[in-house]
Amino acid sequence: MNAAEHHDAPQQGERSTGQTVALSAKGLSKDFRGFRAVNNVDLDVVEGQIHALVGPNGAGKTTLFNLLTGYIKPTSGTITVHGKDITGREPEQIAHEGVARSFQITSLFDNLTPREHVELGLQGMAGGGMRFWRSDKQLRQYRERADQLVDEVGLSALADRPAGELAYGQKRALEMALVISLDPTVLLLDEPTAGMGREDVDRTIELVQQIAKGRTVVFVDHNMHVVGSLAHHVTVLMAGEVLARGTYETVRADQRVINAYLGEESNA
Ligand SMILES: Nc1ncnc2c1ncn2[C@@H]1O[C@H](COP(=O)(O)OP(=O)(O)OP(=O)(O)O)[C@@H](O)[C@H]1O
Repeated sequence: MNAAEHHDAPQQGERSTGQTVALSAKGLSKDFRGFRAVNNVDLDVVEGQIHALVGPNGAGKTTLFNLLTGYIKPTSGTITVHGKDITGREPEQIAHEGVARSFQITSLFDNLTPREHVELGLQGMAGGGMRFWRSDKQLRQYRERADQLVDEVGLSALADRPAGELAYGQKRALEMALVISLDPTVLLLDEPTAGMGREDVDRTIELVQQIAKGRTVVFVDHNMHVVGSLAHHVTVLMAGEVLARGTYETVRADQRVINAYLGEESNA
């Protein structure tokens, strides 16, 4: 038995290595009408790390993301956040445990500015909805926090421009501000650099590094430059199963991983 297989009954939310696990899946499976999209996946995301989920098309990455955030329910297996079992919970309940996610599809309002987007997000989160009778003091608090968040994603100079006028990479940065406005401890980013040119990709790498400080991040990305630049740990999925895991350098040298990607190229 090697070290990875040896389970010495660590405390809940803790690994035998002493590292704290922020998000964990055990034996997670998902069937879609008899088709097993995710098969018996074990995943430990260490607190404070950036963890990449990669794999060829159809490997099950999005399904796993949807399971971890409650958008779909597992057929079997368990999910824990900071040691707490959240299996079968609704997305809002999982968000309440500190897990937030971004989506590939953009959901911004063209006529609202970045500052307004974030302010509305903060108000909605506080449970006030669009209540316009909030006190000036409360509104000022939202304004200050919104400005901080807009600044954190590098959009200060564009804070008062309608979002419709922002470039694609800037819109994605604004979405990032909306996700971190939820104050998550665990952040799941679905293809943060999808559809971006090299310049935006590099800016997004820096942005993710910035917002990962003090948080745990899991992301899916097809761009190996992004994975290699960001990830402390990589899990490779293939046909719904974990094919390999380890550092970027370890998994990229793994013959099974090379074969999986070569297979994808020859199918293209
Ligand atoms: N709602 C669904 N009903 C039936 N099959 C599904 C459903 N969602 C996903 N699948 C199937 O499950 C498998 C895994 O899909 P998934 O979208 O999770 O892969 P992925 O790794 O995210 O792929 P990509 O990189 O292309 O986004 C695919 O074969 C897909 O067709």
